[in-house]
Amino acid sequence: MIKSLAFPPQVKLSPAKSEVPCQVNARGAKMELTLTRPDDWHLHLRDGDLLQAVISHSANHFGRAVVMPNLKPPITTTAAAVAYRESILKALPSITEFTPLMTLYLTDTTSPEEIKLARKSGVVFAVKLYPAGATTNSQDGVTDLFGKCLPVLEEMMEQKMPLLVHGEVTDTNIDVFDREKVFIDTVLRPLIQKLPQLKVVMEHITTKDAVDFVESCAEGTVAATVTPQHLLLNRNSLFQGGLQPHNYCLPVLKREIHRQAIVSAVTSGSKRYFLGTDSAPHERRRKECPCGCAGIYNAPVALSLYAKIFEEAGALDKLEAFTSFNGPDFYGLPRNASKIKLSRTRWKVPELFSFGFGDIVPMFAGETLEWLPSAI
Ligand SMILES: NC(=O)N[C@@H](CC(=O)O)C(=O)O
Ligand SMILES: [Zn+2]
Ligand SMILES: [Zn+2]
Repeated sequence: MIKSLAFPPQVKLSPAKSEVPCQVNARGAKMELTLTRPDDWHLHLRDGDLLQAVISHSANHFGRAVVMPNLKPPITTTAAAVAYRESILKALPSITEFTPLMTLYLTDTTSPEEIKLARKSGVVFAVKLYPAGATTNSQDGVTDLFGKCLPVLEEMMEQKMPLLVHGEVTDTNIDVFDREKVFIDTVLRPLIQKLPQLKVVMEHITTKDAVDFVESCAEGTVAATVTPQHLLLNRNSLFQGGLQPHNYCLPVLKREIHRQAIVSAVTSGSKRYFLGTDSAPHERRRKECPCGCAGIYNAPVALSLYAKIFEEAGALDKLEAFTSFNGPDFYGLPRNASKIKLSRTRWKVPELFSFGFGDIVPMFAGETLEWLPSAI
């Protein structure tokens, strides 16, 4: 049962600011941004109570979202994806434009026939590769991509079904901060050499190495999603004043040079990068415990944070392409027709969201942000 979901605090807009007649203030700073409704190309909606709890935070402002399949059990068949989509549609608030785009969880035993079925269904949008053990609920993922999965990947190329990748190796002998780079060198580069027409999205990139890799590939065939946390935080944020479980996600935050490389890439105006929050809710007690889960719940703050990042980089004029154009253009979908507004209004991120089953702590809990999103 939902105890409180009074968010976003749209009714609390300061009248002085919301009634500003023009879009810039006396110092020439923009007070309001109008954006084509953004899409979230990487989202965890979970299921059951958690789904019910979090869905409106995404549905309020995003037009579409690519919904990750790492449930327990994972969504490994078209039939399961169809059923999961139904439960998402049921959980949606009654007035919403939100469209979930479903994904299949690739395993060593996924068959080429399943890919044909998936394509035929019109419901499955993409296939997700989790190297087994790389991240939350990835234990059923792939152990032998070039052996067991090759026929499936060939079928995907044939069916023009994109492959979305959690790009980290799982070898525990590899330093956790190097796992993305090693994955690029040992898996991704060989993969695109073998199957150059396969559409591949490297999800939640975290390193300069990933930026260099994406730039080296054919535009329109390989692209990347980028999260707010990897644009705003470096690995110091994991240890600032003590261990910070709510900043822990995978791939783990990296050094400042990597953060800067990703910021430069997304604010350059390149079409290769698009918004993917990787918003990954976990109950508070599963984050604040001896072995806390990886995943940051950023859906309530993501748009404010992306605007902050682009503004600080002096690139607010490039924000809309990142949030609303590059994704649909890459995937060959129409851009959303409706708009949203971001107002320069200071607002406080709730300390937590409380539900009958427990609490969820959002990214930047208790902090004050600018750029409050609202529908138009
Ligand atoms: N990003 C995370 O740290 N966690 C995600 C899984 C993922 O996207 O790797 C989750 O499902 O919790
Ligand atoms: Zn991932
Ligand atoms: Zn994710």
